[in-house]
Amino acid sequence: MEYSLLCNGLCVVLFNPVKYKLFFVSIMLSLWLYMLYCCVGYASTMPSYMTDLEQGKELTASRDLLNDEVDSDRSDDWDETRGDHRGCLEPCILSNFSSASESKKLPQAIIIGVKKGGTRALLEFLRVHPDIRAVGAEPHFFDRNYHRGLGWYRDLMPRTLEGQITMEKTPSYFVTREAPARIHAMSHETKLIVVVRDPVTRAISDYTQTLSKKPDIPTFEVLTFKNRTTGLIDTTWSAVQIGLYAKHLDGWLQFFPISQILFVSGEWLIRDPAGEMARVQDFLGLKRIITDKHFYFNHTKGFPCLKKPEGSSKPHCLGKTKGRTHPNIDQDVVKCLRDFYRPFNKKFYQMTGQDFGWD
Ligand SMILES: Nc1ncnc2c1ncn2[C@@H]1O[C@H](COP(=O)(O)OS(=O)(=O)O)[C@@H](OP(=O)(O)O)[C@H]1O
Repeated sequence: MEYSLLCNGLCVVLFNPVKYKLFFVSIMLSLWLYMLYCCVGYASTMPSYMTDLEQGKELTASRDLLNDEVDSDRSDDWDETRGDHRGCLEPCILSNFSSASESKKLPQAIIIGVKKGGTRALLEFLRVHPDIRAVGAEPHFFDRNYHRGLGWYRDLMPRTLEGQITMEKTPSYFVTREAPARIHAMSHETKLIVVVRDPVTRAISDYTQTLSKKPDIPTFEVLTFKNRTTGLIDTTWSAVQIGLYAKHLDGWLQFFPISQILFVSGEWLIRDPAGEMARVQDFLGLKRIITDKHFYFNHTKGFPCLKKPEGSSKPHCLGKTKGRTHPNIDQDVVKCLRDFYRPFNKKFYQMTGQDFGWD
């Protein structure tokens, strides 16, 4: 019954010239729409802002591709899911279109830390450079996903032309004991970048992020101490532990010469983004293309923003998970932490040959 209805319908269409034309046009239109759909699918793997971001919606996709860890800034904004590559854990048929001269390469430079240092800002600023292609999400390969192998890691990377630098950022590498040996085993020539920030403000920023996800946690003041009466700091608390930069750096220097590590000041990245970007471009052996012309200071946000981010003509600031308002912390506790970090900071200045001015 249905079959004969279909046949009758087809006969009416085929033997009526007007309907035939209409039928033909609708087939062509469908084909054209399908091709457009494919192209959009492909384009979504290219650098471009997602509509959600333009509308300011908080994305739920994590920068961490696999893990559901509470400490990662899951709604991290500027946007790890933008563009380049979300790292296809399943085969990505549409994203396999590419010109023959482009290929996926392992990163030649990695932003290895530090958490809450300003790593997202640095990566997004770098992406403006035509010779940089970076994966937006944090791959967490050298800490959580190492068992997946280098093939998996390479597959997460965006395609690059000869001469372009592939990059990624995963701030937890800096404090991962195994990361230096693993990165060295991938390539001992990998350039490493660490964005550092006053360890006390960094700790408060870290705590603020956790608090935004778990409002019931104890206060910063409580978590800071093992014993508040004696003033004994709890160095097992990750918010405190991460700020022991000299200690973590030691592990990296077992595998890499200091000249292969660039230390970017998180504070100066806000105060003078073009100045810090000049240092970064020099370190990566790139032409200084990112200059003060690329930035403007957004007074509402309180941060420098890009006039024209990569893949967009609209000015853009990082989203609301960057630049959160920190809670007021007891100044006595802040002072205790400053005193605690001072010798470690001093050691770090000696090791790097840079005074970051935190004391
Ligand atoms: N241009 C610009 N815009 C917004 N925010 C900026 C910028 N430059 C640096 N920062 C500082 O970056 C801090 C977040 O650091 P990360 O991106 O490394 O955080 S994360 O580890 O990836 O979660 C974030 O910390 P909080 O202010 O504590 O939220 C910012 O102070």
